[in-house]
Amino acid sequence: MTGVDLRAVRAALHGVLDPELRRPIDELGMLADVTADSGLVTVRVLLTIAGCPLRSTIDADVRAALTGVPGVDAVAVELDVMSPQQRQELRERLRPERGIPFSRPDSLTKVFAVASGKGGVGKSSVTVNLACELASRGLRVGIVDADVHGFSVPALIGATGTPTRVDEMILPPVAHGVKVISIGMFVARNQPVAWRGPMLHRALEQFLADVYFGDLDVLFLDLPPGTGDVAISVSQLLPSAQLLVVTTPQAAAADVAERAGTVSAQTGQTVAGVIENMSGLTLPDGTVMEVFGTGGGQRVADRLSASLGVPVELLGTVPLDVALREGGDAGTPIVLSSPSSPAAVALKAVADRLATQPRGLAGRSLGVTPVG
Ligand SMILES: Nc1ncnc2c1ncn2[C@@H]1O[C@H](COP(=O)(O)OP(=O)(O)OP(=O)(O)O)[C@@H](O)[C@H]1O
Repeated sequence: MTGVDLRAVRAALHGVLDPELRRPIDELGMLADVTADSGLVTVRVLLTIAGCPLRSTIDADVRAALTGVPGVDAVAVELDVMSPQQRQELRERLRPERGIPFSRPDSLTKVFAVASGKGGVGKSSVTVNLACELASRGLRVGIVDADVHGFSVPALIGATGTPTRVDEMILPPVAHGVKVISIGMFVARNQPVAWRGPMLHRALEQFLADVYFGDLDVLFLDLPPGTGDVAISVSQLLPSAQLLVVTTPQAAAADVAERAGTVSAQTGQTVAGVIENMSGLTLPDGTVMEVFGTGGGQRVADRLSASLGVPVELLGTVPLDVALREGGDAGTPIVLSSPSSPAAVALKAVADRLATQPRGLAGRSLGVTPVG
């Protein structure tokens, strides 16, 4: 008679999630052994790889889970490493099928490819804020930073971890509840990536096929600015991805943003809507300064509606806001760091609209000409 009910211990340990896979460690085959000797419970956990960067998190989570379980006076956590056979079993359990899970016809993940005509309009800032907002509402969210030449997502969202490789499967770091993968995590700091079309296509394909995101409700792809190779690769690899076009209020920016949106006419993708960023800045005296002019977002939405032949809506206008820039610099997006600021409120309203948008054919240019 140990005084410890091992069933209660195991039930408590079911609440321990692998920090990267976000699934209970017992379901992943990581809980090797649980024994009790008087009040001492020994838990042996199998890590996916020897140098698992999150071993201290798992150790702490196991101890926390057993706090308060009747009869448990002390906990010993032994961390061991999976054998190649166990790793293969894990991989097969997680990803029984090869290929890109989000391109399967039965995939329930909404995929938004965030595009802009030119750089610096706040495309990445909008992406990370929408992702964090949806994750904070309990949705399972991922980001692929496909802006291979100007990757900025990891810094903006504070994803400081490195991806863990389990054989050919890559586990993405998680920041603010969002799974994030970026080419920036695989190259030395500030190293430029000089890749051309075919390399970019392969990198994106590998991110989508080999990175384990699990079941996602929403996946954001942060595209490079313009209408280049990556946008075309996305349409081939993820035909159901919907475009989100980000522009500033400025007429010149709106013109190039419209071109980024009209790519969808050639690729048959849906445009989920337009987001105007860097709209009026409210000054301390309450007046609004239209630094980049007005109306660019609505102009892009109207012109895309006309050229695609389906309604494309302006989903929101996000004002210039110092707190947004500060949140990005600190790696805590403004929807989390300053949720009642004007820019955060605007971004949350856009998130509302994305969350309720059905994943379907609405707004899709069908590429067929009606007869009669
Ligand atoms: N609404 C805003 N108010 C204040 N600053 C903003 C706003 N939107 C973006 N910024 C700032 O502008 C800069 C550029 O933003 P961001 O990196 O998101 O643009 P981008 O369009 O993704 O750029 P690139 O195409 O070069 O990747 C960042 O420093 C960001 O903090």
